[in-house]
Amino acid sequence: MYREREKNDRFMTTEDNMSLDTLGIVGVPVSKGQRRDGTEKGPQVLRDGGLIEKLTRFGWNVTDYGDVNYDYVDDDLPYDHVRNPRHIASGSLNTADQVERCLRAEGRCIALGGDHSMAIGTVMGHARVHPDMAVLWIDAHADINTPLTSESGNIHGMPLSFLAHELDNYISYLPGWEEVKPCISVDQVAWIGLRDVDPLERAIVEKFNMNSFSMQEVDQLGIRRVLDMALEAVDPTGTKPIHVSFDVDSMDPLYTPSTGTPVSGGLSLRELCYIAEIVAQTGRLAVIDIAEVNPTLGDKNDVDLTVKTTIDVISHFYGQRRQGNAPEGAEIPLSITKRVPLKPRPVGTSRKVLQN
Ligand SMILES: NC(=[NH2+])NCCC[C@H](N)C(=O)O
Ligand SMILES: [Mn+2]
Ligand SMILES: [Mn+2]
Repeated sequence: MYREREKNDRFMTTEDNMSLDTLGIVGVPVSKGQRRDGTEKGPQVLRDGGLIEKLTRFGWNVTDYGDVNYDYVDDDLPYDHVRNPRHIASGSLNTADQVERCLRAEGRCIALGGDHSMAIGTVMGHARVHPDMAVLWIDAHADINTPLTSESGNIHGMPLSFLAHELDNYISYLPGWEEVKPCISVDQVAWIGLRDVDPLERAIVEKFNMNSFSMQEVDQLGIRRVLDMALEAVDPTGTKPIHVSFDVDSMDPLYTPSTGTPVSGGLSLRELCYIAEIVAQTGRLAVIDIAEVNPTLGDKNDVDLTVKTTIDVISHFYGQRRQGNAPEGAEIPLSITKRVPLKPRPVGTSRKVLQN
């Protein structure tokens, strides 16, 4: 059994159930937050790729809660230009319920998406249990468009605007959204990996003085300082439950090509492993979203690579370390026989002489 979570003072968990070895998986098969079909298959390809077995090998007691229901809604016409508003609202409420349930029972939840509109539900559900959570949003995109600033009308580019109290006055009416209410403050969020931010999204970032660490900062400061600064911003006391919202397009498309809105110049696998290992060491990762894996994009190699990379990164968030993991109480087998000394080789026979 591998179990490598460190428990010193700085990294002590605040929640009782977070000291358990239990972990729940919730599938969030949503794809109508953007225009391409396929992300609804994300949860299944990650399960089929062996995610649960791998987590089990690292000592976790994993319970699969199955997939959240995203109801088909008749006549879900765009409102203004926002697409599938009723479907996403009802699915998000179901997601919130399921994440809350999982978190209360298991202490930890991995939400397998699904496009990034999934985070409306996962963050709402998380906030019911830990309203003071710190959110690390790892993404090429800021996903903070409001229905009024969005050019695309795709809700996967808007989740943070629905979640933050400070943006409440900027959100226009959408049918079916009565119960989707803001639950966090902009100060609870830090982005890492940004490189494709719409002009009015940037205006929002600046107006609310939000914590954004783009690829520019990653290049300038390195991932170590960026992660330090991001954690310092959202979790200055080192005590808060952490929500990681991991959009696989944060990574360079070299590693995760099967995604709907790839942007080159992204985070490397090493940078993601670093983030994951440091977050794992806190012992306070409560919820992680895995967003935007689309197994219908690219060829088989692209899909296999995307799934493999994603499962790899998740494993590092849950205890796999690049330095290696010694099994708990490992015993190195002692030899019961003596080493036999090598017979010295006769002089002149040690090498073949090359002929010209
Ligand atoms: N979760 C994502 N991949 N989001 C991409 C969003 C792209 C663009 N900013 C939009 O609002 O449409
Ligand atoms: Mn993105
Ligand atoms: Mn995103």
